[in-house]
Amino acid sequence: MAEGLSPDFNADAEPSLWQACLDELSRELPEQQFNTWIKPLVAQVADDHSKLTLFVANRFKLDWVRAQYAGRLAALAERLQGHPVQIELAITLKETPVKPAVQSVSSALRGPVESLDAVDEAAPNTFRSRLNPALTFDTLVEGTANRMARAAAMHVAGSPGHLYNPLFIYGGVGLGKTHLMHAIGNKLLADRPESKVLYIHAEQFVSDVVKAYQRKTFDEFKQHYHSLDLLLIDDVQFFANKDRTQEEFFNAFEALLAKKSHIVMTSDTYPKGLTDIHERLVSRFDSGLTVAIEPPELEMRVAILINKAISEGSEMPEEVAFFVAKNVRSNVRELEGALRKILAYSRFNQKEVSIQLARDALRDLLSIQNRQISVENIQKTVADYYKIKVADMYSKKRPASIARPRQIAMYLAKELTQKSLPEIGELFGGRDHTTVLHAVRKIGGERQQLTELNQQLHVLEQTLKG
Ligand SMILES: Nc1ncnc2c1ncn2[C@@H]1O[C@H](COP(=O)(O)OP(=O)(O)OP(=O)(O)O)[C@@H](O)[C@H]1O
Repeated sequence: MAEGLSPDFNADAEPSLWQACLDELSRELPEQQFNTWIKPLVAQVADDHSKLTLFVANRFKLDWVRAQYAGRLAALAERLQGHPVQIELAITLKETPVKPAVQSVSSALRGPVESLDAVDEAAPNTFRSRLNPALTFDTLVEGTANRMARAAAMHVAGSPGHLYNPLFIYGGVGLGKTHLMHAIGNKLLADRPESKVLYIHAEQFVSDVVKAYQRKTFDEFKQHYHSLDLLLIDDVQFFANKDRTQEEFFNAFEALLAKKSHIVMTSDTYPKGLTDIHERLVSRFDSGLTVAIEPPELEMRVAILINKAISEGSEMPEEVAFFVAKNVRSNVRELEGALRKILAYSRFNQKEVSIQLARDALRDLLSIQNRQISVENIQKTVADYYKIKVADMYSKKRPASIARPRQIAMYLAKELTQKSLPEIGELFGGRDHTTVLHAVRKIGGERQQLTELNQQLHVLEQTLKG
Protein backbone atom coordinates (compact mmCIF):
# COMPACT_ATOMS: atom_id res chain seq x y z
CA MET A 1 0.00 0.00 0.00
CA ALA A 2 1.28 3.42 -0.88
CA GLU A 3 2.39 5.69 1.90
CA GLY A 4 2.82 8.71 -0.35
CA LEU A 5 2.19 9.78 -3.90
CA SER A 6 3.25 7.46 -6.63
CA PRO A 7 4.60 9.07 -9.79
CA ASP A 8 2.00 7.70 -12.17
CA PHE A 9 -0.59 10.20 -11.12
CA ASN A 10 -1.65 13.31 -12.83
CA ALA A 11 -2.45 15.89 -10.21
CA ASP A 12 -4.77 17.66 -12.60
CA ALA A 13 -6.67 14.52 -13.46
CA GLU A 14 -10.27 14.98 -14.37
CA PRO A 15 -12.03 14.86 -11.00
CA SER A 16 -15.45 13.75 -12.17
CA LEU A 17 -15.00 10.12 -11.12
CA TRP A 18 -14.40 11.01 -7.49
CA GLN A 19 -17.05 13.70 -7.57
CA ALA A 20 -19.54 11.18 -8.87
CA CYS A 21 -18.53 8.78 -6.08
CA LEU A 22 -19.04 11.56 -3.55
CA ASP A 23 -22.45 12.39 -4.95
CA GLU A 24 -23.54 8.79 -4.81
CA LEU A 25 -22.17 8.12 -1.32
CA SER A 26 -23.64 11.30 0.09
CA ARG A 27 -27.05 9.96 -0.89
CA GLU A 28 -26.31 6.45 0.32
CA LEU A 29 -24.68 6.99 3.71
CA PRO A 30 -26.00 8.67 6.85
CA GLU A 31 -24.85 12.29 6.86
CA GLN A 32 -22.61 11.91 9.90
CA GLN A 33 -20.83 8.90 8.42
CA PHE A 34 -20.35 10.65 5.11
CA ASN A 35 -19.00 13.80 6.73
CA THR A 36 -16.67 11.95 9.07
CA TRP A 37 -15.18 9.37 6.77
CA ILE A 38 -15.79 10.12 3.12
CA LYS A 39 -15.79 13.86 2.79
CA PRO A 40 -12.32 14.41 4.28
CA LEU A 41 -10.72 11.97 1.83
CA VAL A 42 -8.37 13.56 -0.64
CA ALA A 43 -8.54 11.77 -3.97
CA GLN A 44 -6.32 11.33 -6.97
CA VAL A 45 -7.32 9.59 -10.15
CA ALA A 46 -4.65 7.88 -12.27
CA ASP A 47 -4.16 9.10 -15.84
CA ASP A 48 -5.86 6.12 -17.37
CA HIS A 49 -8.57 6.03 -14.69
CA SER A 50 -7.47 2.58 -13.61
CA LYS A 51 -6.64 3.65 -10.08
CA LEU A 52 -8.17 5.90 -7.46
CA THR A 53 -5.88 6.82 -4.58
CA LEU A 54 -7.45 8.18 -1.43
CA PHE A 55 -5.39 10.00 1.17
CA VAL A 56 -6.31 9.86 4.83
CA ALA A 57 -4.84 11.56 7.87
CA ASN A 58 -3.63 8.60 9.87
CA ARG A 59 -3.37 4.86 10.16
CA PHE A 60 -6.53 4.44 12.17
CA LYS A 61 -8.56 6.23 9.56
CA LEU A 62 -6.86 4.33 6.78
CA ASP A 63 -7.72 0.98 8.34
CA TRP A 64 -11.25 2.10 9.01
CA VAL A 65 -11.90 3.42 5.51
CA ARG A 66 -10.41 0.31 4.01
CA ALA A 67 -12.50 -2.02 6.17
CA GLN A 68 -15.73 -0.12 5.89
CA TYR A 69 -15.79 1.52 2.50
CA ALA A 70 -13.10 0.21 0.14
CA GLY A 71 -15.30 -2.58 -1.21
CA ARG A 72 -18.20 -0.25 -1.83
CA LEU A 73 -15.94 2.35 -3.43
CA ALA A 74 -14.41 -0.19 -5.78
CA ALA A 75 -17.83 -1.39 -6.89
CA LEU A 76 -19.06 2.15 -7.33
CA ALA A 77 -16.01 3.27 -9.29
CA GLU A 78 -16.24 0.23 -11.52
CA ARG A 79 -19.88 0.94 -12.26
CA LEU A 80 -19.25 4.60 -12.99
CA GLN A 81 -16.15 3.94 -15.06
CA GLY A 82 -17.27 0.83 -16.90
CA HIS A 83 -14.10 -1.08 -15.96
CA PRO A 84 -12.42 -2.18 -12.70
CA VAL A 85 -10.78 0.64 -10.78
CA GLN A 86 -8.15 -0.16 -8.19
CA ILE A 87 -8.72 1.62 -4.90
CA GLU A 88 -5.54 2.51 -3.08
CA LEU A 89 -5.37 4.09 0.36
CA ALA A 90 -2.44 6.15 1.56
CA ILE A 91 -1.55 8.19 4.56
CA THR A 92 -0.86 11.86 3.98
CA LEU A 93 2.65 12.40 5.21
CA LYS A 94 3.28 15.90 6.50
CA GLU A 95 7.02 15.72 6.09
CA THR A 96 6.98 14.69 2.43
CA PRO A 97 6.36 16.93 -0.54
CA VAL A 98 2.98 15.26 -0.84
CA LYS A 99 1.13 18.15 0.62
CA PRO A 100 1.09 20.61 -2.29
CA ALA A 101 0.31 17.92 -4.83
CA VAL A 102 -2.52 16.52 -2.80
CA GLN A 103 -3.75 19.93 -1.99
CA SER A 104 -4.02 20.88 -5.63
CA VAL A 105 -6.03 17.77 -6.36
CA SER A 106 -8.13 18.38 -3.31
CA SER A 107 -8.81 21.90 -4.49
CA ALA A 108 -9.62 20.70 -7.93
CA LEU A 109 -12.08 18.28 -6.49
CA ARG A 110 -13.83 20.31 -3.91
CA GLY A 111 -13.00 23.95 -4.55
CA PRO A 112 -10.30 26.10 -3.02
CA VAL A 113 -11.84 26.50 0.40
CA GLU A 114 -11.02 23.01 1.61
CA SER A 115 -7.35 22.43 2.03
CA LEU A 116 -5.30 19.62 3.46
CA ASP A 117 -5.32 21.44 6.76
CA ALA A 118 -8.91 20.46 7.11
CA VAL A 119 -7.74 16.86 7.00
CA ASP A 120 -4.93 17.53 9.44
CA GLU A 121 -7.31 19.15 11.84
CA ALA A 122 -9.05 15.83 12.19
CA ALA A 123 -6.37 15.28 14.84
CA PRO A 124 -4.57 12.01 14.34
CA ASN A 125 -5.05 10.02 17.53
CA THR A 126 -1.52 8.84 18.08
CA PHE A 127 -2.54 6.54 20.94
CA ARG A 128 -2.27 2.96 19.75
CA SER A 129 -5.61 1.41 20.49
CA ARG A 130 -4.82 -1.99 18.95
CA LEU A 131 -8.34 -2.08 17.60
CA ASN A 132 -9.21 -4.00 14.49
CA PRO A 133 -11.31 -1.55 12.49
CA ALA A 134 -13.10 -4.35 10.66
CA LEU A 135 -14.79 -5.49 13.87
CA THR A 136 -17.69 -3.09 14.21
CA PHE A 137 -21.32 -3.17 15.23
CA ASP A 138 -22.22 -3.01 11.55
CA THR A 139 -20.46 -6.27 10.79
CA LEU A 140 -21.81 -8.03 13.88
CA VAL A 141 -25.00 -9.93 13.12
CA GLU A 142 -27.58 -9.60 15.86
CA GLY A 143 -29.66 -12.50 17.14
CA THR A 144 -31.22 -13.83 20.32
CA ALA A 145 -27.84 -15.23 21.29
CA ASN A 146 -26.10 -11.87 21.54
CA ARG A 147 -28.96 -9.37 21.75
CA MET A 148 -28.47 -8.37 25.35
CA ALA A 149 -24.68 -8.25 25.16
CA ARG A 150 -24.87 -6.18 22.00
CA ALA A 151 -27.36 -3.74 23.50
CA ALA A 152 -25.19 -3.28 26.59
CA ALA A 153 -22.10 -2.83 24.40
CA MET A 154 -23.86 -0.21 22.27
CA HIS A 155 -24.84 1.62 25.40
CA VAL A 156 -21.28 1.63 26.72
CA ALA A 157 -19.91 2.82 23.38
CA GLY A 158 -22.45 5.63 23.31
CA SER A 159 -21.92 6.88 26.86
CA PRO A 160 -18.85 5.36 28.46
CA GLY A 161 -18.23 5.78 32.15
CA HIS A 162 -21.87 5.66 33.11
CA LEU A 163 -24.07 2.58 33.30
CA TYR A 164 -22.76 -0.99 33.17
CA ASN A 165 -19.28 -0.30 34.44
CA PRO A 166 -17.56 -2.70 34.29
CA LEU A 167 -19.24 -4.61 31.51
CA PHE A 168 -18.40 -8.29 31.80
CA ILE A 169 -19.16 -10.41 28.71
CA TYR A 170 -18.79 -14.17 28.89
CA GLY A 171 -19.41 -17.14 26.64
CA GLY A 172 -17.81 -20.06 24.83
CA VAL A 173 -15.11 -19.86 22.18
CA GLY A 174 -15.69 -18.11 18.88
CA LEU A 175 -19.02 -16.56 19.79
CA GLY A 176 -18.12 -12.92 19.13
CA LYS A 177 -16.89 -11.61 22.49
CA THR A 178 -13.74 -10.12 21.02
CA HIS A 179 -15.68 -8.74 18.08
CA LEU A 180 -18.06 -6.99 20.44
CA MET A 181 -15.21 -5.41 22.39
CA HIS A 182 -13.59 -4.05 19.24
CA ALA A 183 -16.98 -2.76 18.13
CA ILE A 184 -17.28 -0.75 21.35
CA GLY A 185 -13.80 0.72 20.93
CA ASN A 186 -14.27 1.48 17.25
CA LYS A 187 -17.56 3.22 17.84
CA LEU A 188 -16.19 5.33 20.64
CA LEU A 189 -13.19 6.32 18.51
CA ALA A 190 -15.42 7.10 15.56
CA ASP A 191 -17.59 9.36 17.73
CA ARG A 192 -14.78 10.82 19.83
CA PRO A 193 -11.45 10.34 18.07
CA GLU A 194 -9.49 11.92 20.92
CA SER A 195 -10.48 9.16 23.38
CA LYS A 196 -7.77 6.93 24.76
CA VAL A 197 -8.99 3.45 24.00
CA LEU A 198 -6.98 0.30 24.47
CA TYR A 199 -7.85 -3.24 23.47
CA ILE A 200 -5.59 -5.79 25.07
CA HIS A 201 -5.60 -9.52 25.55
CA ALA A 202 -5.18 -10.56 29.19
CA GLU A 203 -1.98 -12.42 28.29
CA GLN A 204 -0.49 -9.23 26.90
CA PHE A 205 -1.41 -7.46 30.12
CA VAL A 206 0.41 -10.19 32.06
CA SER A 207 3.43 -9.73 29.85
CA ASP A 208 3.32 -5.93 30.34
CA VAL A 209 3.32 -6.46 34.10
CA VAL A 210 6.29 -8.81 33.85
CA LYS A 211 8.21 -6.31 31.71
CA ALA A 212 7.44 -3.44 34.08
CA TYR A 213 8.60 -5.62 36.95
CA GLN A 214 11.85 -6.60 35.26
CA ARG A 215 12.66 -3.13 33.99
CA LYS A 216 11.40 -1.35 37.09
CA THR A 217 9.10 0.78 34.99
CA PHE A 218 5.93 0.55 37.01
CA ASP A 219 5.44 4.32 36.91
CA GLU A 220 5.20 4.27 33.12
CA PHE A 221 3.04 1.19 33.27
CA LYS A 222 0.63 2.90 35.64
CA GLN A 223 0.66 6.12 33.68
CA HIS A 224 -0.22 4.19 30.56
CA TYR A 225 -3.02 2.08 31.95
CA HIS A 226 -4.46 4.53 34.42
CA SER A 227 -4.83 7.25 31.80
CA LEU A 228 -7.23 5.34 29.57
CA ASP A 229 -10.80 6.35 28.83
CA LEU A 230 -11.78 2.84 27.81
CA LEU A 231 -9.98 -0.38 28.64
CA LEU A 232 -11.08 -3.46 26.73
CA ILE A 233 -9.50 -6.55 28.19
CA ASP A 234 -10.04 -9.95 26.63
CA ASP A 235 -10.09 -13.37 28.30
CA VAL A 236 -9.52 -12.38 31.92
CA GLN A 237 -9.56 -16.04 32.91
CA PHE A 238 -5.87 -15.89 31.92
CA PHE A 239 -5.20 -13.95 35.12
CA ALA A 240 -5.65 -17.16 37.10
CA ASN A 241 -2.77 -17.76 39.51
CA LYS A 242 -0.93 -14.60 38.41
CA ASP A 243 -0.88 -12.76 41.72
CA ARG A 244 1.19 -9.78 40.74
CA THR A 245 -0.85 -9.25 37.60
CA GLN A 246 -4.06 -9.46 39.57
CA GLU A 247 -2.78 -6.86 41.98
CA GLU A 248 -1.82 -4.48 39.17
CA PHE A 249 -5.09 -5.08 37.43
CA PHE A 250 -6.93 -4.38 40.64
CA ASN A 251 -5.07 -1.04 40.94
CA ALA A 252 -5.79 -0.14 37.33
CA PHE A 253 -9.40 -1.15 37.80
CA GLU A 254 -9.87 1.08 40.84
CA ALA A 255 -8.06 4.02 39.23
CA LEU A 256 -10.10 3.80 36.03
CA LEU A 257 -13.43 3.48 37.78
CA ALA A 258 -12.59 6.39 40.07
CA LYS A 259 -12.04 8.65 37.06
CA LYS A 260 -15.16 7.32 35.36
CA SER A 261 -13.31 5.54 32.61
CA HIS A 262 -15.01 2.43 31.32
CA ILE A 263 -13.81 -1.15 31.58
CA VAL A 264 -15.06 -3.99 29.43
CA MET A 265 -13.92 -7.54 30.06
CA THR A 266 -14.52 -10.91 28.48
CA SER A 267 -14.09 -14.36 29.83
CA ASP A 268 -15.04 -17.94 29.06
CA THR A 269 -17.12 -18.06 32.22
CA TYR A 270 -19.15 -15.79 34.49
CA PRO A 271 -17.23 -14.03 37.31
CA LYS A 272 -18.06 -16.49 40.08
CA GLY A 273 -17.10 -19.34 37.81
CA LEU A 274 -13.52 -18.03 37.51
CA THR A 275 -10.95 -20.03 39.34
CA ASP A 276 -7.77 -18.86 41.05
CA ILE A 277 -8.66 -15.21 40.85
CA HIS A 278 -8.72 -13.14 44.04
CA GLU A 279 -12.14 -12.75 45.55
CA ARG A 280 -11.88 -8.95 45.63
CA LEU A 281 -11.35 -8.92 41.85
CA VAL A 282 -14.14 -11.38 41.19
CA SER A 283 -16.59 -9.28 43.18
CA ARG A 284 -15.53 -6.18 41.24
CA PHE A 285 -15.92 -7.98 37.92
CA ASP A 286 -19.50 -8.65 38.93
CA SER A 287 -20.25 -5.16 40.18
CA GLY A 288 -21.45 -3.66 36.87
CA LEU A 289 -23.30 -5.71 34.31
CA THR A 290 -22.55 -9.34 33.48
CA VAL A 291 -23.97 -10.64 30.20
CA ALA A 292 -23.64 -13.91 28.33
CA ILE A 293 -23.25 -14.57 24.63
CA GLU A 294 -24.85 -17.84 23.62
CA PRO A 295 -24.10 -20.03 20.63
CA PRO A 296 -25.94 -18.51 17.66
CA GLU A 297 -29.34 -19.89 16.79
CA LEU A 298 -30.11 -21.23 13.32
CA GLU A 299 -31.44 -18.01 11.78
CA MET A 300 -28.49 -16.08 13.12
CA ARG A 301 -26.05 -18.61 11.70
CA VAL A 302 -27.74 -18.29 8.32
CA ALA A 303 -27.56 -14.48 8.45
CA ILE A 304 -23.89 -14.60 9.45
CA LEU A 305 -23.05 -16.87 6.52
CA ILE A 306 -24.91 -14.74 4.01
CA ASN A 307 -23.33 -11.52 5.32
CA LYS A 308 -19.82 -12.92 5.46
CA ALA A 309 -20.12 -14.26 1.93
CA ILE A 310 -21.11 -10.81 0.72
CA SER A 311 -18.22 -9.19 2.55
CA GLU A 312 -15.92 -11.67 0.78
CA GLY A 313 -17.34 -10.45 -2.51
CA SER A 314 -19.28 -13.68 -3.07
CA GLU A 315 -22.78 -14.90 -2.67
CA MET A 316 -24.28 -17.78 -0.76
CA PRO A 317 -27.79 -18.84 -1.76
CA GLU A 318 -30.14 -19.07 1.19
CA GLU A 319 -30.72 -22.81 0.88
CA VAL A 320 -26.96 -23.41 1.00
CA ALA A 321 -26.64 -21.13 4.02
CA PHE A 322 -29.37 -23.16 5.74
CA PHE A 323 -27.63 -26.40 4.90
CA VAL A 324 -24.32 -25.16 6.32
CA ALA A 325 -25.95 -23.55 9.35
CA LYS A 326 -27.78 -26.76 10.20
CA ASN A 327 -24.57 -28.70 10.08
CA VAL A 328 -22.13 -26.26 11.68
CA ARG A 329 -23.68 -25.27 14.96
CA SER A 330 -20.94 -24.76 17.46
CA ASN A 331 -19.65 -21.24 16.97
CA VAL A 332 -19.13 -18.43 14.51
CA ARG A 333 -15.44 -19.10 13.99
CA GLU A 334 -16.29 -22.55 12.70
CA LEU A 335 -18.98 -21.11 10.49
CA GLU A 336 -16.40 -18.76 9.02
CA GLY A 337 -14.04 -21.68 8.45
CA ALA A 338 -16.78 -23.60 6.67
CA LEU A 339 -17.61 -20.61 4.50
CA ARG A 340 -13.97 -20.13 3.54
CA LYS A 341 -13.73 -23.78 2.53
CA ILE A 342 -16.86 -23.57 0.40
CA LEU A 343 -15.79 -20.39 -1.38
CA ALA A 344 -12.30 -21.72 -2.03
CA TYR A 345 -13.74 -25.01 -3.32
CA SER A 346 -16.12 -23.13 -5.59
CA ARG A 347 -13.36 -20.93 -7.01
CA PHE A 348 -10.93 -23.77 -7.42
CA ASN A 349 -13.42 -25.98 -9.23
CA GLN A 350 -15.07 -23.07 -11.01
CA LYS A 351 -18.48 -24.22 -9.85
CA GLU A 352 -21.35 -22.24 -8.44
CA VAL A 353 -22.05 -22.51 -4.73
CA SER A 354 -24.75 -25.15 -4.24
CA ILE A 355 -25.78 -27.60 -1.52
CA GLN A 356 -23.92 -30.37 -3.32
CA LEU A 357 -20.79 -28.25 -3.57
CA ALA A 358 -21.04 -27.37 0.15
CA ARG A 359 -21.48 -31.05 0.98
CA ASP A 360 -18.34 -31.88 -1.01
CA ALA A 361 -16.32 -29.00 0.41
CA LEU A 362 -17.25 -29.86 3.98
CA ARG A 363 -17.12 -33.62 3.65
CA ASP A 364 -14.48 -34.08 6.36
CA LEU A 365 -16.12 -31.73 8.76
CA LEU A 366 -19.56 -33.26 8.30
CA SER A 367 -18.35 -36.80 8.75
CA ILE A 368 -16.55 -35.84 11.95
CA GLN A 369 -19.68 -34.20 13.27
CA ASN A 370 -21.93 -37.07 12.31
CA ARG A 371 -19.55 -39.52 13.87
CA GLN A 372 -19.25 -37.63 17.11
CA ILE A 373 -22.72 -36.43 17.88
CA SER A 374 -25.35 -39.09 17.98
CA VAL A 375 -28.33 -39.26 20.30
CA GLU A 376 -26.75 -42.26 22.01
CA ASN A 377 -23.60 -40.27 22.58
CA ILE A 378 -25.61 -37.42 24.06
CA GLN A 379 -27.53 -39.76 26.35
CA LYS A 380 -24.33 -41.31 27.63
CA THR A 381 -22.53 -37.99 28.12
CA VAL A 382 -25.47 -36.41 29.94
CA ALA A 383 -26.02 -39.51 32.10
CA ASP A 384 -22.33 -39.51 33.09
CA TYR A 385 -22.41 -35.80 33.84
CA TYR A 386 -25.46 -36.02 36.12
CA LYS A 387 -24.40 -39.38 37.51
CA ILE A 388 -27.47 -41.33 36.51
CA LYS A 389 -27.71 -44.59 34.57
CA VAL A 390 -27.91 -44.46 30.77
CA ALA A 391 -30.91 -46.76 31.05
CA ASP A 392 -32.76 -43.96 32.85
CA MET A 393 -32.76 -42.05 29.58
CA TYR A 394 -35.28 -44.56 28.20
CA SER A 395 -37.05 -45.44 31.46
CA LYS A 396 -40.40 -44.12 32.60
CA LYS A 397 -39.00 -42.96 35.95
CA ARG A 398 -40.14 -39.51 36.94
CA PRO A 399 -38.12 -38.21 39.90
CA ALA A 400 -36.61 -34.81 39.10
CA SER A 401 -33.06 -36.13 39.55
CA ILE A 402 -33.70 -38.35 36.49
CA ALA A 403 -36.38 -36.46 34.56
CA ARG A 404 -34.35 -33.28 34.34
CA PRO A 405 -31.15 -34.78 32.88
CA ARG A 406 -33.41 -36.63 30.46
CA GLN A 407 -34.97 -33.35 29.36
CA ILE A 408 -31.49 -31.85 29.01
CA ALA A 409 -30.45 -34.77 26.83
CA MET A 410 -33.56 -34.30 24.65
CA TYR A 411 -32.77 -30.61 24.30
CA LEU A 412 -29.18 -31.37 23.27
CA ALA A 413 -30.37 -34.05 20.87
CA LYS A 414 -32.53 -31.47 19.11
CA GLU A 415 -29.76 -28.85 19.15
CA LEU A 416 -26.86 -31.01 18.10
CA THR A 417 -28.28 -33.63 15.74
CA GLN A 418 -30.43 -33.65 12.63
CA LYS A 419 -33.06 -35.86 14.23
CA SER A 420 -36.72 -34.84 14.19
CA LEU A 421 -38.81 -34.62 17.37
CA PRO A 422 -40.55 -38.00 16.78
CA GLU A 423 -37.19 -39.66 16.05
CA ILE A 424 -35.77 -38.28 19.27
CA GLY A 425 -38.87 -39.36 21.19
CA GLU A 426 -38.41 -42.87 19.81
CA LEU A 427 -34.79 -42.98 20.98
CA PHE A 428 -35.86 -41.90 24.47
CA GLY A 429 -37.93 -45.01 25.17
CA GLY A 430 -40.71 -44.38 22.65
CA ARG A 431 -41.86 -41.03 24.02
CA ASP A 432 -44.29 -38.82 22.18
CA HIS A 433 -42.85 -35.94 20.12
CA THR A 434 -44.80 -33.42 22.27
CA THR A 435 -42.83 -34.62 25.32
CA VAL A 436 -39.62 -33.87 23.44
CA LEU A 437 -40.92 -30.49 22.29
CA HIS A 438 -41.85 -29.62 25.87
CA ALA A 439 -38.35 -30.53 27.07
CA VAL A 440 -36.67 -28.55 24.27
CA ARG A 441 -38.72 -25.44 25.02
CA LYS A 442 -38.36 -25.75 28.77
CA ILE A 443 -34.59 -26.20 28.82
CA GLY A 444 -34.08 -23.64 26.05
CA GLY A 445 -36.11 -21.07 28.00
CA GLU A 446 -34.47 -21.80 31.34
CA ARG A 447 -31.06 -21.58 29.71
CA GLN A 448 -31.66 -17.90 29.09
CA GLN A 449 -32.48 -17.30 32.76
CA LEU A 450 -30.33 -19.67 34.78
CA THR A 451 -26.61 -19.06 34.65
CA GLU A 452 -25.77 -22.35 36.27
CA LEU A 453 -27.80 -24.39 33.80
CA ASN A 454 -26.29 -22.43 30.96
CA GLN A 455 -22.81 -23.25 32.17
CA GLN A 456 -23.65 -26.93 32.47
CA LEU A 457 -24.99 -26.94 28.93
CA HIS A 458 -21.84 -25.23 27.68
CA VAL A 459 -19.72 -27.90 29.28
CA LEU A 460 -21.86 -30.69 27.82
CA GLU A 461 -21.78 -29.12 24.35
CA GLN A 462 -18.01 -28.70 24.46
CA THR A 463 -17.60 -32.30 25.60
CA LEU A 464 -19.84 -33.63 22.86
CA LYS A 465 -18.17 -31.61 20.12
CA GLY A 466 -14.80 -32.95 21.23
N1 LIG B 1 -22.67 -12.12 15.57
C1 LIG B 1 -21.63 -12.14 14.73
N2 LIG B 1 -21.74 -11.61 13.49
C2 LIG B 1 -20.71 -11.63 12.64
N3 LIG B 1 -19.51 -12.17 12.92
C3 LIG B 1 -19.34 -12.71 14.13
C4 LIG B 1 -20.39 -12.74 15.09
N4 LIG B 1 -19.94 -13.35 16.20
C5 LIG B 1 -18.68 -13.71 15.95
N5 LIG B 1 -18.31 -13.33 14.71
C6 LIG B 1 -17.02 -13.58 14.07
O1 LIG B 1 -16.57 -14.86 14.50
C7 LIG B 1 -15.18 -14.87 14.73
C8 LIG B 1 -14.91 -15.28 16.16
O2 LIG B 1 -15.40 -14.26 17.02
P1 LIG B 1 -14.57 -13.70 18.27
O3 LIG B 1 -13.10 -13.80 18.01
O4 LIG B 1 -15.09 -12.38 18.63
O5 LIG B 1 -14.98 -14.79 19.34
P2 LIG B 1 -14.65 -14.90 20.88
O6 LIG B 1 -15.95 -15.11 21.54
O7 LIG B 1 -13.83 -13.74 21.33
O8 LIG B 1 -13.82 -16.22 20.93
P3 LIG B 1 -12.50 -16.61 21.79
O9 LIG B 1 -12.97 -16.75 23.17
O10 LIG B 1 -12.09 -17.89 21.15
O11 LIG B 1 -11.52 -15.50 21.60
C9 LIG B 1 -14.68 -13.48 14.41
O12 LIG B 1 -14.20 -13.46 13.09
C10 LIG B 1 -15.93 -12.62 14.52
O13 LIG B 1 -15.86 -11.49 13.68
